Amino acid sequence: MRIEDYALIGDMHTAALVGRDGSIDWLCLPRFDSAACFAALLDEPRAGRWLLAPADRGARARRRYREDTLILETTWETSGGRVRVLDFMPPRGEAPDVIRVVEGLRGRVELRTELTLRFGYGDIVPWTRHDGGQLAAVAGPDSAWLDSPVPLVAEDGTTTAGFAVSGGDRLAFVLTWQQSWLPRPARLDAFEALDDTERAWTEWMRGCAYRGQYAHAVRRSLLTLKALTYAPTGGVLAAPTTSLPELVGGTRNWDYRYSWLRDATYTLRALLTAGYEEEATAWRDWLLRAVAGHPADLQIMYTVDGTRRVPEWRADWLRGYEDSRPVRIGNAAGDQVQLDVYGEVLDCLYQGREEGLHHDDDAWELQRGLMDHLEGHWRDPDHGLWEVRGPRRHFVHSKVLAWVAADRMAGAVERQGRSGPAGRWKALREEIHREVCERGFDPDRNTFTQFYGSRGLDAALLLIPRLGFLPPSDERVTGTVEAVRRELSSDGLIMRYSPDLDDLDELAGGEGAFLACSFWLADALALQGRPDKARELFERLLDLRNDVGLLSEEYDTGHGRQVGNFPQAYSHVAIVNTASDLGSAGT
Ligand SMILES: OC[C@H]1O[C@H](O[C@H]2O[C@H](CO)[C@@H](O)[C@H](O)[C@H]2O)[C@H](O)[C@@H](O)[C@@H]1O
Repeated sequence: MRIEDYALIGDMHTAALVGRDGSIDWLCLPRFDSAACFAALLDEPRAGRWLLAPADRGARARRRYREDTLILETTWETSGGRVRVLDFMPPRGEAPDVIRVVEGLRGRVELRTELTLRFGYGDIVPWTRHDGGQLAAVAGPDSAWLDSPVPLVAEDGTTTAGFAVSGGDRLAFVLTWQQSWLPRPARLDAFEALDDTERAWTEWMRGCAYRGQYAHAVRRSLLTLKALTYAPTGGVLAAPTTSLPELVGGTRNWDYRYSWLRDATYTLRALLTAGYEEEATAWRDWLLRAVAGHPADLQIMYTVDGTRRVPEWRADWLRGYEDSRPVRIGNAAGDQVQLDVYGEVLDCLYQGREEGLHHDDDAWELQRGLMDHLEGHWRDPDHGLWEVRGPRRHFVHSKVLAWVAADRMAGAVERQGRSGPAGRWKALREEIHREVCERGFDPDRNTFTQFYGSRGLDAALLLIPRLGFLPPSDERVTGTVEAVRRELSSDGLIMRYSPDLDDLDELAGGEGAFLACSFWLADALALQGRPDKARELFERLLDLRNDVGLLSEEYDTGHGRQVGNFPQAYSHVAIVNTASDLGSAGT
């Protein structure tokens, strides 16, 4: 299954990927970053999955989401008739549920279901038995219960059933997870749950303020961002998957089931421009709780509840997505020094105040502490926003974000009534600006560079005008935008950097074009007053979405397929922000 052959369902505690073939191949329970009970996405069906599809292998599927919801409708056309499967997870009640409703539409269709539960990322075969009319599967702390409308047969660790539906029939399968020491969860009425789920998503979408020409894409992106939000805390995940490779067969496989501070400013902007103040406030509050503590202990990422430890290990029993090894669980980038996050956090909180986000105490002292720390460290080398796993460097983007931090802190004093040494911060801002323009700019090539003295470029330099470091029309900015287009483009899409130059990241193999960076190019072009070019690129990027409007992190232009974790918040945030910018620029 290609990555774009998957669709997302979820309940804002966790999420599942449903393949075009009717197989749920990825599901972590009970939380996004819990162990998977379906991990076939990263291996074979034996690693856990739930298939529900016509027995006729020649059946053709068409998919869509039901209106503005996360209810996936797959309609199968077979030689005997037509059938529809609705896949969804209702809003979390007592326990997480995955519901699959089968609706006969025409004729008679034979179907087959195969449920292979494997807890612990495909590693643990549960003890399975029939209990009180349900199938019960138990291993260690996990138990799962299946309510089935048809008789099931268990053999070789898989539970199967063959059955038929005719026009007008409606059957529902309900799979529920529970901690194994608790009593069996109360049974759910699947059809009521369907109505509740539809109502919840539809009502949420009514709050959308975007009215521009890209409404369809923006609305689906917002729904996806909402689905990637952990409801109890407001933390937004980078993606619900781990180790979908940045190039198929490669080793750049990472666990994204966490919240990155860096992604904060962009996410906040997307939520606010689309009218979702409540979500923006929850995200801002998540951020404040996560960064609370000693400024030197700031991490670049946290779990969705703000936990700091995310140790990285390898699930070596999984062969990886199309043999892309290793499968990594956890993310060692959490221990890196990435100085840009100080600027990202302070910018995010500054923007929140500008937009009038209410907070009794926006932890100004905490922000001053972060700024004090940065004042003492902005000259240090770091791992940069791309989290390279090589030596630390003086990344230009990190220094620009140090400038952003000083700029926003001075602005908070001068325009937002906060107290602090604005004069000192403005002097620091000038000092950083001077150093970046001297050491981070190559006059011979008329471009900013990836790090001081580097031969390479960095797509993050496209953010310079948006961040306000220099105006869009400055020759150094136009030169950089042109250089990035020339040197980092892969069939018109933008790579983050050239991994081979300067031995930057000490990892073998390449990666696809980074979609967020490609949107940033569209933004830079719009800011430079080149709306036609911006729009052309934006629409091309929209065309890369799959049939249900989803984008992963990267795109392999050589093979014409999505790569990287999926769906990726960064890409969907970029859709919302660029669409809004194109609209407000009147382009
Ligand atoms: O490929 C290198 C790095 O990729 C991941 O980081 C990327 O995703 C983050 C979350 O969206 C984003 O904030 C960061 O800028 C991206 O580079 C991964 O988490 C890293 O471990 C990995 O080195």
